[in-house]
Amino acid sequence: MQAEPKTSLVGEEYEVEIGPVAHGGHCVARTAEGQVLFVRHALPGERVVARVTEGGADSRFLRADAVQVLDPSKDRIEAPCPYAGPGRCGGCDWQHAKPGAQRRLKADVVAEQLQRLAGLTPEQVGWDGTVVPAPGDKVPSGQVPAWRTRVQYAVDETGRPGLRRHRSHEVEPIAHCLIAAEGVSELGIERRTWPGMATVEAIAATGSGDRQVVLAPRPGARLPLVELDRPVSVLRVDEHDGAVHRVHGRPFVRERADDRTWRVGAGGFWQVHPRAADLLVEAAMQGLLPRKGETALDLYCGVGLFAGALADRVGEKGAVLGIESSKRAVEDARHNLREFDRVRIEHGKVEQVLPRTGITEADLVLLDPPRTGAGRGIVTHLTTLGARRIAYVACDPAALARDLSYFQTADRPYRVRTLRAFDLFPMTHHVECVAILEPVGKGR
Ligand SMILES: C[S@@+](CC[C@H](N)C(=O)[O-])C[C@H]1O[C@@H](n2cnc3c(N)ncnc32)[C@H](O)[C@@H]1O
Repeated sequence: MQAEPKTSLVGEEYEVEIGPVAHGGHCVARTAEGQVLFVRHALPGERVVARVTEGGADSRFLRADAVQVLDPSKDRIEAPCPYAGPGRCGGCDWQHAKPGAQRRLKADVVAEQLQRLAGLTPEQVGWDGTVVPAPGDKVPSGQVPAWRTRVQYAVDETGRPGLRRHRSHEVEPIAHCLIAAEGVSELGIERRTWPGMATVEAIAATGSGDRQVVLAPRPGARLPLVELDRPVSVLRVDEHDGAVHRVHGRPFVRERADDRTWRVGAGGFWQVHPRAADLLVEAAMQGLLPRKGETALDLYCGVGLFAGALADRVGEKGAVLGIESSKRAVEDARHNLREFDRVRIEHGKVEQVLPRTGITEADLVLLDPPRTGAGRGIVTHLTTLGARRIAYVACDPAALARDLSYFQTADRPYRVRTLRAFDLFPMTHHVECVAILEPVGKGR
């Protein structure tokens, strides 16, 4: 969080007209003096009283919360979650919007980022302009899909579990998180106290029934006895170096996706929505259409999800190389894909490992980078490999749009053939996209 400027306007209130949605779970407004406000808990077209939460007279912009709605949008509902609202839980951004409106807001953000950062319209990227809910998530207004299979509860000084307030270290104690998956809620983390803990993470794996609790004690605190409503494995995060140690049970959970079981060790990445892994594999494979005997790269491969999907499809005569920076995830990926002779998983950062591999060509490339995106260097490198198609799985539309602009302007440019957007994080501002690219010059 930025330091408060000397000319702080925190606490000041402005009556404003709310403009369009912006990336990050807020909408844009302007004070009468023309200063930009990013307003949470508002919706486009509303008239609200916005109270400044960050920034001062000479800041480039102010952050604010809508504390009073004078003229509500037709998309507004009463937040189903009692912990949502100005100054409260920061876990969700759009509790006050109808489910369909949330997806339209996300679509507007994707469209705006593509236009602003890559100069692309939905038509130019073969996108129908919609954000699609995961199967089962299309709920009526006022209901909330319980999708979050991993919840990291923050624990306050008195041991009460909760979630952090927006852009704050303060804990909002929570008796029940509505977006937590049933398997997480069933563990009852919210029903007891956790003295001495900084965080308690609950994981409910999909398809296997595995449950895990990861405890991060405060310095000097002793681990509590974990007696929950059902058997779980328990891990502990070292307070000094962040290393994860087994307390009891397995040091991993087993997830099911793409008709396969995946071992995911503590700290290893796995999609949080229970349908996400299958949906994204399907979207990426439908776009890439791997053929027997082809070679493929899976960059930022985590525990090997897409590498496995590609290996299945390119067959014994094909080959797949995965690259991943987390040592633990690499071990899991190698274990998960041990049946494939022609899958190799390299450990290290893509930017360092990819040039070192000496690979000069590949038929297919899949990349699924973290929120920061891949960056110009990697994108440029990828355009030199002559891939028939590239699948870009993106959890941040801004990073995606930036990287797409690099694909377009490379010496051997790629253009987007199709783009699909999924609402894999209902009630929050997050959105997942899958873009399929091909070399410029190939017909759609
Ligand atoms: C969005 S996750 C995708 C994981 C995997 N594709 C999946 O769907 O399960 C991004 C992964 O990139 C890894 N990562 C982050 N920065 C990296 C880098 N510079 N080079 C290689 N891997 C990186 C993270 O450890 C994480 O596993």
